[in-house]
Amino acid sequence: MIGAGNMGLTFAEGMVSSPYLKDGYLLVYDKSKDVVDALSDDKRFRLYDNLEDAVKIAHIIFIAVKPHHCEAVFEEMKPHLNEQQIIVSLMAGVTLDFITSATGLKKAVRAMPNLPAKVSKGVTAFTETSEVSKIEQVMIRNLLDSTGVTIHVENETFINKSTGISGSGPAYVFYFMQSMLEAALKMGFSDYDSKVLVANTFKGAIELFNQSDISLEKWIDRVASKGGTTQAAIDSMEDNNVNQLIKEAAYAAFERAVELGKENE
Ligand SMILES: NC(=O)C1=CN([C@@H]2O[C@H](COP(=O)(O)OP(=O)(O)OC[C@H]3O[C@@H](n4cnc5c(N)ncnc54)[C@H](OP(=O)(O)O)[C@@H]3O)[C@@H](O)[C@H]2O)C=CC1
Ligand SMILES: O=C(O)[C@@H]1CCC=N1
Repeated sequence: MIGAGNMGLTFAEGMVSSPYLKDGYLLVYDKSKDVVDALSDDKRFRLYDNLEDAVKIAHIIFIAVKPHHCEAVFEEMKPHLNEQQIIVSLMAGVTLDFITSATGLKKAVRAMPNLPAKVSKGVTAFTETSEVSKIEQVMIRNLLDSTGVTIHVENETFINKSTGISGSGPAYVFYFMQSMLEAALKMGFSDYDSKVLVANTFKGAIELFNQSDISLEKWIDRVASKGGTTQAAIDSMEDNNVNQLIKEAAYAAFERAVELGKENE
């Protein structure tokens, strides 16, 4: 695992707690001294402060640095790679073409995870170059599944699209929660009560949605009595074009993922 920040460490922890990797089989390299120090006593990982030593012996190389750092990492690792290795990028935007040309590796996977992976509730979309065999795909999927659920998508455009929906999505949910929290505080609820009201409203609504095949529109109808309070809120959101604005936000993230790919060409 190259880069053990938010995502890298989350996947490192998920993978070592899965049946597919024994303790000590996951090599972790990060250039941040703080990260290396914080993990140095952790028996689950073999920690490296030298990229060359780690990549030379790895079978599957996960990379979870920020997109603008990857070019330097690829350049440094390239002389030490062999063509049997598989590289799995968790980075937004960076294309398979760039990854394969910058590393010289043919077997490359692009995966787009999201932050709830930290609590094993992540969702990851992935796709790969044609050189990755079906068995290797299953192996990668098993590793990605260690932090939640995984979907396989047919091409990279869907990786960029999933960045706009699920990769960045938790932030949209937090944004909506933040607005509701601010409204609750403004109405005079305490901090604690505001958090309880908001967090449990989201949690409960999602559980309802997950436990049936009923559409979101129908669920809205079940909450909204004719001429009642919910209808007043939904009408206000419709008048303010909130639905359209949220869709535009998801597209903005998708388009930014495409742009990030071009910036790293
Ligand atoms: N956060 C999220 O919700 C999601 C993130 N991603 C993707 O995951 C990737 C990582 O994001 P995130 O985990 O949030 O970022 P972080 O900054 O938390 O983690 C990146 C880590 O990589 C280290 N690093 C930087 N340069 C190098 C290098 N040359 N060699 C080794 N390690 C290096 C950083 O150290 P230092 O801090 O010193 O620079 C840091 O510890 C990004 O590409 C992002 O697009 C994808 C989906 C969701
Ligand atoms: O904001 C970002 O660029 C990364 C990718 C998806 C979530 N975080």
